Amino acid sequence: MKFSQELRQEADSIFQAIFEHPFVQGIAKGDLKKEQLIHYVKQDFEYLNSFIQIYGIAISKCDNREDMQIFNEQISFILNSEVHPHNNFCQVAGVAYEDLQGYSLSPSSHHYIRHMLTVAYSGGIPDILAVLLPCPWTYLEIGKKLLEEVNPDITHPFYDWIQFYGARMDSVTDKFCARLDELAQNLSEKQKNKLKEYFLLSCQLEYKFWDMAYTVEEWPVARENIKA
Ligand SMILES: Cc1ncc(CN)c(N)n1
Repeated sequence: MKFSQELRQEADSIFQAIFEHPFVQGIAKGDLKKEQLIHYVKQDFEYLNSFIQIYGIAISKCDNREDMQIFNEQISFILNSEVHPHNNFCQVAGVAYEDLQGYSLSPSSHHYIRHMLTVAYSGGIPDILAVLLPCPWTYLEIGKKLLEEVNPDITHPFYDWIQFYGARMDSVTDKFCARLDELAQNLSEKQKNKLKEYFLLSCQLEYKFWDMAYTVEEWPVARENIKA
Protein backbone atom coordinates (compact mmCIF):
# COMPACT_ATOMS: atom_id res chain seq x y z
CA MET A 1 0.00 0.00 0.00
CA LYS A 2 1.24 3.49 -0.84
CA PHE A 3 2.17 5.71 2.11
CA SER A 4 -0.58 8.23 1.25
CA GLN A 5 -3.16 5.40 1.26
CA GLU A 6 -1.93 4.34 4.72
CA LEU A 7 -2.39 7.93 5.90
CA ARG A 8 -5.93 8.11 4.48
CA GLN A 9 -6.86 4.78 6.07
CA GLU A 10 -5.58 5.81 9.51
CA ALA A 11 -7.45 9.11 9.29
CA ASP A 12 -10.73 7.59 8.13
CA SER A 13 -12.69 8.09 11.36
CA ILE A 14 -11.64 11.76 11.40
CA PHE A 15 -12.68 12.22 7.75
CA GLN A 16 -16.09 10.65 8.55
CA ALA A 17 -16.54 12.95 11.57
CA ILE A 18 -15.73 15.95 9.35
CA PHE A 19 -18.37 14.89 6.77
CA GLU A 20 -20.94 14.70 9.57
CA HIS A 21 -19.92 17.96 11.24
CA PRO A 22 -22.90 20.39 11.56
CA PHE A 23 -21.08 23.13 9.64
CA VAL A 24 -20.45 20.80 6.69
CA GLN A 25 -24.03 19.54 6.95
CA GLY A 26 -25.11 23.19 7.08
CA ILE A 27 -23.37 23.77 3.73
CA ALA A 28 -25.31 20.78 2.35
CA LYS A 29 -28.64 22.05 3.69
CA GLY A 30 -27.90 25.70 2.99
CA ASP A 31 -28.96 26.73 6.49
CA LEU A 32 -25.86 28.22 8.12
CA LYS A 33 -26.27 31.40 10.15
CA LYS A 34 -24.79 34.70 9.04
CA GLU A 35 -22.45 34.88 12.10
CA GLN A 36 -21.12 31.38 11.38
CA LEU A 37 -20.30 32.24 7.75
CA ILE A 38 -18.66 35.51 8.78
CA HIS A 39 -16.56 33.83 11.46
CA TYR A 40 -15.46 31.13 9.01
CA VAL A 41 -14.36 33.67 6.37
CA LYS A 42 -12.55 35.90 8.91
CA GLN A 43 -10.59 32.92 10.22
CA ASP A 44 -10.04 31.21 6.87
CA PHE A 45 -8.68 34.40 5.29
CA GLU A 46 -5.94 34.44 7.97
CA TYR A 47 -5.45 30.67 7.71
CA LEU A 48 -4.87 30.90 3.95
CA ASN A 49 -2.47 33.83 4.43
CA SER A 50 -0.41 31.59 6.71
CA PHE A 51 -0.68 28.76 4.21
CA ILE A 52 0.88 30.99 1.53
CA GLN A 53 3.71 31.86 3.95
CA ILE A 54 4.26 28.15 4.69
CA TYR A 55 4.53 27.49 0.96
CA GLY A 56 7.22 30.19 0.96
CA ILE A 57 9.09 28.33 3.73
CA ALA A 58 8.69 25.09 1.74
CA ILE A 59 10.17 26.73 -1.38
CA SER A 60 13.15 27.89 0.67
CA LYS A 61 13.81 24.22 1.53
CA CYS A 62 13.42 22.73 -1.98
CA ASP A 63 16.47 21.41 -3.79
CA ASN A 64 14.85 21.13 -7.24
CA ARG A 65 12.67 23.18 -9.60
CA GLU A 66 9.86 20.56 -9.81
CA ASP A 67 9.12 20.84 -6.09
CA MET A 68 9.40 24.63 -6.25
CA GLN A 69 6.87 24.59 -9.09
CA ILE A 70 4.32 22.56 -7.08
CA PHE A 71 4.39 25.02 -4.16
CA ASN A 72 4.53 28.07 -6.42
CA GLU A 73 1.39 26.97 -8.31
CA GLN A 74 -0.43 26.60 -5.03
CA ILE A 75 0.43 30.13 -3.92
CA SER A 76 -1.23 31.44 -7.11
CA PHE A 77 -4.19 29.12 -6.58
CA ILE A 78 -4.90 30.59 -3.13
CA LEU A 79 -4.35 34.18 -4.25
CA ASN A 80 -6.39 34.02 -7.45
CA SER A 81 -8.89 31.15 -7.16
CA GLU A 82 -9.61 30.33 -3.53
CA VAL A 83 -11.21 33.74 -3.08
CA HIS A 84 -14.32 32.40 -4.91
CA PRO A 85 -15.63 30.15 -2.11
CA HIS A 86 -15.02 32.99 0.38
CA ASN A 87 -16.99 35.35 -1.86
CA ASN A 88 -19.84 32.83 -1.96
CA PHE A 89 -20.07 32.82 1.86
CA CYS A 90 -19.84 36.63 1.96
CA GLN A 91 -22.65 37.03 -0.57
CA VAL A 92 -24.93 34.70 1.40
CA ALA A 93 -24.07 36.54 4.64
CA GLY A 94 -24.61 39.91 2.92
CA VAL A 95 -21.20 41.34 3.85
CA ALA A 96 -18.22 42.71 1.92
CA TYR A 97 -15.19 40.37 1.78
CA GLU A 98 -12.84 43.30 2.48
CA ASP A 99 -14.59 43.89 5.82
CA LEU A 100 -13.70 40.38 7.05
CA GLN A 101 -9.94 40.67 6.58
CA GLY A 102 -7.26 41.32 9.21
CA TYR A 103 -8.93 39.83 12.30
CA SER A 104 -7.03 38.05 15.07
CA LEU A 105 -7.06 34.26 15.31
CA SER A 106 -9.52 32.23 17.39
CA PRO A 107 -7.96 29.50 19.60
CA SER A 108 -8.48 26.63 17.13
CA SER A 109 -7.17 28.52 14.09
CA HIS A 110 -4.20 29.65 16.16
CA HIS A 111 -3.49 26.04 17.18
CA TYR A 112 -3.74 24.75 13.60
CA ILE A 113 -1.54 27.48 12.11
CA ARG A 114 1.10 27.11 14.83
CA HIS A 115 1.16 23.33 14.26
CA MET A 116 1.84 23.82 10.54
CA LEU A 117 4.42 26.56 11.13
CA THR A 118 6.34 24.49 13.71
CA VAL A 119 6.60 21.58 11.28
CA ALA A 120 7.47 23.87 8.37
CA TYR A 121 10.29 25.61 10.26
CA SER A 122 11.75 22.46 11.81
CA GLY A 123 11.17 19.86 9.08
CA GLY A 124 12.01 19.07 5.47
CA ILE A 125 9.80 18.66 2.38
CA PRO A 126 8.24 15.31 3.42
CA ASP A 127 7.24 16.77 6.81
CA ILE A 128 5.74 19.85 5.16
CA LEU A 129 3.76 17.79 2.63
CA ALA A 130 2.39 15.59 5.43
CA VAL A 131 1.29 18.50 7.62
CA LEU A 132 -0.33 20.44 4.72
CA LEU A 133 -2.04 17.52 2.94
CA PRO A 134 -5.23 17.34 5.07
CA CYS A 135 -6.11 20.88 3.93
CA PRO A 136 -6.72 20.04 0.24
CA TRP A 137 -7.61 16.40 0.84
CA THR A 138 -10.45 16.88 3.34
CA TYR A 139 -11.96 19.72 1.25
CA LEU A 140 -11.72 17.65 -1.93
CA GLU A 141 -13.63 14.80 -0.29
CA ILE A 142 -16.20 17.15 1.29
CA GLY A 143 -16.77 18.81 -2.09
CA LYS A 144 -17.12 15.50 -3.94
CA LYS A 145 -19.48 14.08 -1.32
CA LEU A 146 -21.68 17.20 -1.41
CA LEU A 147 -21.74 17.12 -5.22
CA GLU A 148 -22.91 13.51 -5.12
CA GLU A 149 -25.34 13.73 -2.20
CA VAL A 150 -26.79 17.21 -2.68
CA ASN A 151 -26.21 17.57 -6.43
CA PRO A 152 -26.91 21.31 -5.99
CA ASP A 153 -28.41 23.41 -8.74
CA ILE A 154 -27.63 27.07 -9.25
CA THR A 155 -30.34 28.10 -6.75
CA HIS A 156 -28.52 26.36 -3.85
CA PRO A 157 -26.95 29.12 -1.68
CA PHE A 158 -23.61 27.31 -1.58
CA TYR A 159 -23.58 26.11 -5.21
CA ASP A 160 -20.28 27.92 -5.96
CA TRP A 161 -18.57 26.65 -2.81
CA ILE A 162 -19.54 23.03 -3.48
CA GLN A 163 -18.65 23.21 -7.19
CA PHE A 164 -15.29 24.79 -6.36
CA TYR A 165 -14.11 22.27 -3.79
CA GLY A 166 -15.69 19.29 -5.57
CA ALA A 167 -13.87 20.07 -8.81
CA ARG A 168 -10.72 22.08 -8.07
CA MET A 169 -8.78 20.20 -5.37
CA ASP A 170 -7.88 16.96 -7.21
CA SER A 171 -4.76 18.32 -8.82
CA VAL A 172 -3.05 19.60 -5.65
CA THR A 173 -4.08 16.55 -3.61
CA ASP A 174 -2.75 14.17 -6.28
CA LYS A 175 0.52 16.07 -6.63
CA PHE A 176 1.12 16.19 -2.87
CA CYS A 177 0.31 12.47 -2.49
CA ALA A 178 2.52 11.43 -5.41
CA ARG A 179 5.50 13.44 -4.17
CA LEU A 180 5.04 12.28 -0.58
CA ASP A 181 4.84 8.63 -1.72
CA GLU A 182 8.06 9.07 -3.68
CA LEU A 183 9.92 10.66 -0.76
CA ALA A 184 8.54 8.15 1.77
CA GLN A 185 10.27 5.30 -0.06
CA ASN A 186 13.60 6.51 1.36
CA LEU A 187 12.36 7.05 4.92
CA SER A 188 12.66 4.76 7.95
CA GLU A 189 9.57 3.52 9.85
CA LYS A 190 10.41 5.98 12.60
CA GLN A 191 10.46 8.90 10.16
CA LYS A 192 7.22 7.74 8.54
CA ASN A 193 5.54 7.52 11.94
CA LYS A 194 6.50 11.12 12.60
CA LEU A 195 4.88 12.16 9.28
CA LYS A 196 1.74 10.21 10.22
CA GLU A 197 1.57 12.10 13.48
CA TYR A 198 1.80 15.45 11.64
CA PHE A 199 -0.88 14.36 9.15
CA LEU A 200 -3.32 13.03 11.76
CA LEU A 201 -2.99 16.11 13.95
CA SER A 202 -3.75 18.33 10.95
CA CYS A 203 -6.85 16.18 10.23
CA GLN A 204 -8.00 16.65 13.83
CA LEU A 205 -7.38 20.38 13.54
CA GLU A 206 -9.42 20.49 10.31
CA TYR A 207 -12.32 19.13 12.41
CA LYS A 208 -11.63 21.74 15.10
CA PHE A 209 -11.64 24.49 12.47
CA TRP A 210 -15.18 23.56 11.39
CA ASP A 211 -16.21 23.47 15.03
CA MET A 212 -14.61 26.85 15.65
CA ALA A 213 -16.69 28.36 12.81
CA TYR A 214 -19.91 26.61 13.85
CA THR A 215 -19.70 27.69 17.49
CA VAL A 216 -18.25 31.11 16.59
CA GLU A 217 -15.40 30.25 18.95
CA GLU A 218 -13.62 33.07 20.75
CA TRP A 219 -11.00 33.15 23.51
CA PRO A 220 -12.51 32.51 26.97
CA VAL A 221 -11.07 35.81 28.14
CA ALA A 222 -11.42 38.31 25.33
CA ARG A 223 -9.21 41.26 24.54
CA GLU A 224 -10.78 44.26 22.93
CA ASN A 225 -12.16 43.26 19.54
CA ILE A 226 -9.40 44.96 17.58
CA LYS A 227 -7.97 43.96 14.23
CA ALA A 228 -4.68 41.98 14.28
C1 LIG B 1 -9.06 25.39 7.34
C2 LIG B 1 -9.04 25.09 5.88
N1 LIG B 1 -8.65 23.88 5.44
C3 LIG B 1 -8.66 23.64 4.10
C4 LIG B 1 -9.02 24.58 3.18
C5 LIG B 1 -8.98 24.30 1.70
N2 LIG B 1 -7.85 24.90 1.09
C6 LIG B 1 -9.37 25.83 3.67
N3 LIG B 1 -9.73 26.83 2.85
N4 LIG B 1 -9.39 26.09 5.03
